[in-house]
Amino acid sequence: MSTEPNAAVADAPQTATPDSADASSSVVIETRNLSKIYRDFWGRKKVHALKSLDIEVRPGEIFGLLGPNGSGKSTTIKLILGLLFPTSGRVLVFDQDASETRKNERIGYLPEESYLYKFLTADETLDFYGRLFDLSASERRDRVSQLIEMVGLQGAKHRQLKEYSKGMTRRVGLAQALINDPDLILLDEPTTGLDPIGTREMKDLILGLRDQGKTVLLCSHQLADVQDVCDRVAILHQGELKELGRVSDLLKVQDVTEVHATGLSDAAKTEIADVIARHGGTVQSIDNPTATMEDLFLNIVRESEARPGARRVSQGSDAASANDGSSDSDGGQA
Ligand SMILES: Nc1ncnc2c1ncn2[C@@H]1O[C@H](COP(=O)(O)OP(=O)(O)OP(=O)(O)O)[C@@H](O)[C@H]1O
Repeated sequence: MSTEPNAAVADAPQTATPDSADASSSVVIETRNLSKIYRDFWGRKKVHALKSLDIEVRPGEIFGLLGPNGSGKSTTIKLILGLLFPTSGRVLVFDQDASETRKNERIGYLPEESYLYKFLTADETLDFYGRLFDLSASERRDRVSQLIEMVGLQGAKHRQLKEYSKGMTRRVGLAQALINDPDLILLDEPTTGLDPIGTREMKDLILGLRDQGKTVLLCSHQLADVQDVCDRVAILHQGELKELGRVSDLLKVQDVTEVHATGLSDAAKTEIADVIARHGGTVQSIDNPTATMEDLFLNIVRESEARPGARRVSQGSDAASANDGSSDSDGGQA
């Protein structure tokens, strides 16, 4: 998506205080029959980008908005920020209409593309955004150092952003989205361009935001990341809501029973298979579970950091051919 960074947020009047009358509200974002039609210069209908969307995002949850390219995710975010007006229906954020710019004081926004100023350092960037929110000099100092530490950029905070890797840029973007200590954070593709370690760290940061009681709306094409962090998801296709629910419920495979046990002998496994057959069930597999590729990758990198120079050798059948004579003989066996 191509929305300006914190455009709506920065537009908010800087002297107004947040409206806290809705502190006990059970819904943070509510879209009611929300539709958006983009029209051309002559007012003719060009694209029906969103069709009668009804979703609710609740306080303290991480809500995922998923869908293929062009399904209406960015349009939804722009409508939530009040950067676009609905063709019909409504968006309420903190019980206020999305066109009410004051509500944006309580929103942090990480756009998909970074629009940060390349010649500023991380410190200067966050200080700049702190000024937009009218934070005092001492508030800015405290908040900037707290956020820099939170996103792990202490060692690089005096370097200009043009020298930053994609992962570092993403982190400073997240810190910028949090400068106003928002209650609601909109994250558009937060893990784009990050390696598995950066991705894991970003996911941990997002989970940390939920632990602090923040509400997070996350758009992503990285389905594994969504599965890892989101409590509930909505899946859009061609502007229509196709699925909505708790991740754990949506992904549960019905009519398959999973049992995890340790220390079973082969004889015990055979006995279990017999019991299942006796009860009319079918054994699909009795096997060792597999870890995820992310777990494998992170373990290898952490091991390598702990023991530089050692080469890990898998016990898998391809290991011998993958292992050349230069590997260390004890190899840090998997
Ligand atoms: N300003 C615009 N004018 C005309 N059509 C637009 C405009 N912005 C978006 N669209 C169209 O609206 C539809 C939804 O676009 P949107 O950007 O919301 O999708 P998205 O789900 O965010 O896609 P992506 O995953 O690629 O970011 C698409 O068909 C897109 O071409």
